[in-house]
Order: sequence, then C-alpha cells, then structure tokens
Amino acid sequence: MDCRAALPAHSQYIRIQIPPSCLAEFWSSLITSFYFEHFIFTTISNQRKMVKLCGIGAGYVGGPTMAVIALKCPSIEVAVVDISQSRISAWNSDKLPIYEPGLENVVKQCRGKNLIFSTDVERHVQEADIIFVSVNTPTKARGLGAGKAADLTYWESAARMIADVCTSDKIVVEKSTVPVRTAEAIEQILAHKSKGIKYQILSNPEFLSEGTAVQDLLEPDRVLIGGNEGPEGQEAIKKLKDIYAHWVSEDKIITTNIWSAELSKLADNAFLAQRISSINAMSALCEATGAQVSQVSLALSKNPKIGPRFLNASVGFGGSCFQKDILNLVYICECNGLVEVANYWKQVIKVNDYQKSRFVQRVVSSMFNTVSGKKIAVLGFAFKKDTSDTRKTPAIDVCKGLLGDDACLSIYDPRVSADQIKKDLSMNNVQWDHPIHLQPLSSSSSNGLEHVDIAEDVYEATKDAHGICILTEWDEFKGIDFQRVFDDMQKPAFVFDGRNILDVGKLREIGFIVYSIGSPVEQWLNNTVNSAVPF
Ligand SMILES: NC(=O)C1=CN([C@@H]2O[C@H](COP(=O)(O)OP(=O)(O)OC[C@H]3O[C@@H](n4cnc5c(N)ncnc54)[C@H](O)[C@@H]3O)[C@@H](O)[C@H]2O)C=CC1
Ligand SMILES: O=C(O)[C@H]1O[C@H](OP(=O)(O)OP(=O)(O)OC[C@H]2O[C@@H](n3ccc(=O)[nH]c3=O)[C@H](O)[C@@H]2O)[C@H](O)[C@@H](O)[C@@H]1O
Repeated sequence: MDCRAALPAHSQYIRIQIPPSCLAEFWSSLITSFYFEHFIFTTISNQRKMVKLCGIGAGYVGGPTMAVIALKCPSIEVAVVDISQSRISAWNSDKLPIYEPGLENVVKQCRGKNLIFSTDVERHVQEADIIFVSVNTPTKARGLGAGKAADLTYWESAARMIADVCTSDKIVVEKSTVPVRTAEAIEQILAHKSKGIKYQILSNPEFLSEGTAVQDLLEPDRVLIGGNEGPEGQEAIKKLKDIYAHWVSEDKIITTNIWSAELSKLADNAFLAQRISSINAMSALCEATGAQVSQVSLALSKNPKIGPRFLNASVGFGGSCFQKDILNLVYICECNGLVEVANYWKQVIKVNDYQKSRFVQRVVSSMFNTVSGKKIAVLGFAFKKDTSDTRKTPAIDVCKGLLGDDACLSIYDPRVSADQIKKDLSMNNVQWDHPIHLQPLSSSSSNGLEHVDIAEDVYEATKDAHGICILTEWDEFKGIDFQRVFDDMQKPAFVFDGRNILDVGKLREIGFIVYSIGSPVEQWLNNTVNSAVPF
C-alpha cells in the first residue's frame, strides 16, 4: 500500500510498501505506537491550527467525558493521558477498561482520528490549550482529616507536573470532585512556578452516573462552569462554553463563580444520597409497621415538590462518590465551625451503614441466628446495574458481615471479574479508591476468602444454597427460573431481596421464605432479632 495516497500533499511521510497479507498487523502495531499518535496529530495539525485538549486521568470520568467531547467536536484534538500503562493499553484495545453502555461505539468512532489515549502525559499537557483534570480524589486515609477530608495527592501532583512542563498559557479545568476552594490551592501551585505563564482555573464538575455515562454526557441536564469573575476568568469560561456549545443548548450551560461550582457538586451528591437514606430510613419503619415502602415511594413521587427519582429503597447506596463526597462536606463544615451542619450530613452515612448492617442482621437472624457453614448465594456485586464498578459497593460490607458469621459465599455478578471480587473482599477500606497501579497486586489478607466461591451463573451460585441475597438490581435476575432454583436449594429456602426487584408473591407461592426491603415481614422472619449492630 502506498500511504502517500491518503495524505495531504504537505504532510511529512515515508513511502512504505506493505504486502496486503501484513496490512492488519501493520495497522494494529502502528495504532498503539507513539509514532502513529504523533503522525495522526501532526497530520491534522498541519492542515489547520486546531484547539488541543488534554484530559489527565483516563478513568470513569476522564475516559467517557473526553471521548464524547472528541465525538461532538471533530475539529478539536483530544488526548487522554494517564500514569497507568495498563489503563491506557486497555483504552487502545478492543476491551475498554470500563464497561459503559454505548462507550465502545463512541471510542471507536474517534480513536485514531481526533482522540488518542497515551501515557506521554507531559507532552500532551504541554501541547494542550485546555487541560481537564479528572484524577482520583479519595478520602484521606492518614494524617490530618483522615477518614473525612479529600486526599488531594493526585490532584496536587498533576498540578505540579503542569507547572513544570508548560511553556504557554493554559486553562486548567477541575473535572474531579474537589473540596470548595481547591482552585485557590491549585492556583498557588501553578503561580509558584509560573515562569510568566498565565493560568486560568475553571471548575467544571461532572454529573454523569455510571451505567448511563454516555447518555448523560450526550444529553446532560446541565453543564456547570465556575470561573474567576474578572475579564480573564470570563474569557476562559467562554472558551469552555464554546466547546460544550457544539452539542449542549445554551440554556443548559450554567456559569457561576468558582466556589459555587465546586460546592454545588458536593451539595448535589449530598442531596441525592440524603434522599436514598431518607427512603431507607422509611423502609425500616415500613417493616416495623406493616407499610410497604414501594407504595410510600409511589405516593411521594406524585408530589411534584418531591419528584419520582432516587426513591428506591435498597440495601444501601454505594459507588465511589456519595460517601467520600459527604465525608468531605462534613470535614469542610467542621473546619468552618459548623458542627450542627456537619452532624446533619453525617447522619446520611450513618443511616446507610445502618441499612447494610440491618440487612446482614436480618439474614443471620432469619436463618436460625447462624449462617455458619451455610452456603449463601450472593447475586450481584457491582454497586448498581450496568456497571462493572465495585467501588464502595454495599456488597462488600454485606459479604464481609456474612463471612464474619462464617457463611460460605457463592457470588455471581454478570460483569464483575472473580479477581476483582476477591480483591475487594480482602482489601482494607482505605485502599479502594486509589489508582489501580498503586493498589496491592495481590490480596492484602486472605481472611475468610477460603469461604468465597465465584460462580459462573445464577444456577451454579444457588445450587445447594440455604439462602439467596440479591445485592445488585441486574435485569437478568428478574428472569431467573425460581422454580428450578428452589428445587436445587436446601430447605427452608430463603430469599433476601436487597433491591426489591423480585415478585415476592410468586416466590412465596413457590415456597421461598422472602424478605424484601421495606415490605411487611413474614411471621417467620419477624420472630427474629430486630436490632442491627454496626460493622
Ligand atoms: N466515577 C464517577 O461516576 C464520577 C466521578 N467523579 C469524580 O471524578 C474524579 C475521578 O473519578 P473516576 O474517574 O471515577 O476515578 P478513576 O480512578 O476511575 O480514574 C482516575 C484516573 O486518574 C489517574 N491518575 C491519578 N493521578 C494521576 C496523575 N497525576 N497523572 C495522570 N493520571 C493520574 C489514575 O491512574 C486513574 O486512572 C473523582 O474526583 C470523582 O469524585 C465525578 C462524577 C462522576
Ligand atoms: O459524582 C458521582 O460520582 C456521581 O454519583 C452518582 O452517580 P453514581 O454513583 O454513578 O450512581 P447513582 O445512580 O447515583 O447510584 C448511587 C448508589 O445509590 C443507589 N441508589 C440509587 C437510587 C435509588 O433510588 N436508590 C439507591 O439505592 C444505587 O444502587 C447506587 O448504589 C450521582 O447520581 C451522579 O450525579 C454523580 O455525578
């Protein structure tokens, strides 16, 4: 093949003759190579001066966000960079590092055109006009504010690197969720080594949800941009606004001052989590009084002042952000002397912990106050359906609680790998949200793991089991042949539905003893202990 034919006349190239039989191999090796990356961008840039964006952090936020920008803005060059070689390799492969419906399609449309994934962090940061930072901001594990404050190590190291390598003016966009006034600290780091370079910091928090990330990015309910109120800040806001304006209507782009944007993100997650804790608190009261939480939710949802979303009672909320962001909010309140406000938000997390421990307690007490040596099938491990993410999933706490009572677990999740489940169950709580390359390669402790089996499907997981716990609301669980499952289980056979997705009436007809969150409790289950103990 003569590569020259496909290129503009002024491009720099080498003429290469490749036999047709080697073409596939040629392109795949080129795609992963630096030279190809350089070649693609040089070729595009030679044609006209394009805006260049660099996204630092190729995770759940950085990957999909930058990919959608590339899709919607073909005239903009987008480089996504990360210090994790394995993540970048996966982004460049057919098996992306994260599972999100629709993501593969978006990436395939732009990768190698105006979207690249690279570990050459410094080069792409230096070349970019606008730098988006989507690195981890986990809860601090040690030192001042441990267990509450945000750990800004990754953000700070990204900021220091930006300050070291940049040779021209930049707009730096906070995509990560950060404590209010982080921009001030970042500005100080950048100013310290500015070498005359001007930086404008913008806060542009991300509101996507996992499992619907692509849809959320393609049709956001809002885009929030906070910046400095002076003319340079306003100009930077306009530049970022112009990018979103490629596909988001103007009325959905909100601009604020920088502190409001930073705080709005924490407030947003706190309000959502608070709704879940509120309905979960009601679920406990429903069980005690014979009310039905789904009916209470329905009644509430019809009040336009309340609305229908985030009213599903569950075994507890999980995910990488709700808990960490509320803890962060609590810490900020405490630092500002607002003890009552801090305590108010703390309660959201306390109720969530209570809900998880209440569930474990219900399982153990229903099964004659012990699950020692009993096989319990755990269906679902991800923190919600349609994602492979297990960060802070309630399944971890529930499984650990059951293992603490010597249960034998058989876990099945359609998307989460066996390695990930075992890693999660052996990892101590503070390690989970650090970048993958900094986590221990093997389990830090094998405590209880000898009692954990990972099953290939629902029927293997439930065979000979005494009880089933539904911990993720995967659609596939609604189609289970429960008669077959019942026939293969020990009797009495229990189902504990932590997501309220099953038809309780049908299960009871088959012969199961069923507990579903916030529903009137069968006499059998009600005779058991009611008080929950914390983990
Ligand atoms: N996961 C989610 O659904 C949402 C997350 N957020 C926020 O976005 C931020 C990122 O979250 P995720 O994408 O979930 O995290 P993640 O762990 O999936 O990705 C972060 C990536 O940043 C990389 N990284 C860390 N330090 C780096 C550095 N100095 N240079 C280059 N790469 C670096 C890590 O290797 C990792 O791949 C957090 O602040 C989170 O609170 C906001 C909205 C939604
Ligand atoms: O900052 C973030 O990380 C994101 O956090 C959440 O998104 P996400 O964690 O992906 O998922 P959600 O759909 O909010 O669910 C969070 C948890 O709450 C649980 N949940 C949700 C809704 C509900 O009614 N009941 C309930 O128990 C889910 O099962 C899940 O465990 C927010 O919804 C996003 O707006 C935000 O951008």
